[in-house]
Amino acid sequence: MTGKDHPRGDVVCDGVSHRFDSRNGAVEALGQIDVTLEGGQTTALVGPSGCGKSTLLRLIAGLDSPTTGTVHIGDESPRDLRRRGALAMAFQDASLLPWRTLRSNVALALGLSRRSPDPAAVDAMIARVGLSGFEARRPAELSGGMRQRAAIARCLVGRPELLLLDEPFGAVDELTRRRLNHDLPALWRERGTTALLVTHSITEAVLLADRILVMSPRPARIVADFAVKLPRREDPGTEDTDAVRTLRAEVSAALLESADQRVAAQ
Ligand SMILES: Nc1ncnc2c1ncn2[C@@H]1O[C@H](COP(=O)(O)OP(=O)(O)OP(=O)(O)O)[C@@H](O)[C@H]1O
Repeated sequence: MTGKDHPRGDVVCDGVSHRFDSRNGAVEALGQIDVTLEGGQTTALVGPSGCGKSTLLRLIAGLDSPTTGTVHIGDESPRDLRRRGALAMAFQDASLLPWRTLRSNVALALGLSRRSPDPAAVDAMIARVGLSGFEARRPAELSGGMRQRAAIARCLVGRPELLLLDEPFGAVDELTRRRLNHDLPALWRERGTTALLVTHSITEAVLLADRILVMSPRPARIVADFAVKLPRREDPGTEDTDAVRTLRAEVSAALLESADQRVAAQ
């Protein structure tokens, strides 16, 4: 099968597995992953710590190559997408350039996508993640949560077609996180961005995603697949509804079941 069989924008993982060969021996990180993420949808990836979620994200970003199988986005490879500035990612460590100001770090995304940086768009995105007033600060002068928000602003300002977020709000305080959870996905949905995010928060997965994939312990496989259909998702009151509580319980049960299988196998 090739990516040409799929409409533009779908992310297709076909028989993807990954093994790390290190001095301490081989680590089978991913079992076999066969999944298609529909273009324009937001998918959340949840699973036990160390199961291979970040590894899958890195393969989809084209930062590593799968040991077996292929990844396509529409009819392009991840590297093709990156080359034309259509793929943006924010990982846990935020990876801002320490010698650049916040504004310059965010503007860098536009430089990379070969669009001329529009200062108004850069400042508007900084405001959207709640960092107005910090434009001239350098990363060392920002808190961990602020750096994460800066990294997300840098991702979104370039209007990527594919957005990969690894624990994007991990270091962000609860109140800001709630606001961003409502505000930022609305923005990337409006634009038709395909998004894949790794999160340890089941609530976040339920509130942000159109689909939740539950992974097994290493070597990771996808063991459950939930469609999220919430009315009025953008309403902050959604979190306290029966629909959210029910889905949260179902995803938790799938995660527990997957973790129990590992314990039983030991
Ligand atoms: N470069 C590497 N070399 C060897 N092993 C690695 C490497 N990177 C990751 N691993 C191993 O692969 C497995 C999967 O790691 P990965 O970071 O993908 O897990 P994760 O599900 O994202 O974890 P967490 O939820 O804790 O962030 C882990 O056992 C990890 O130790």
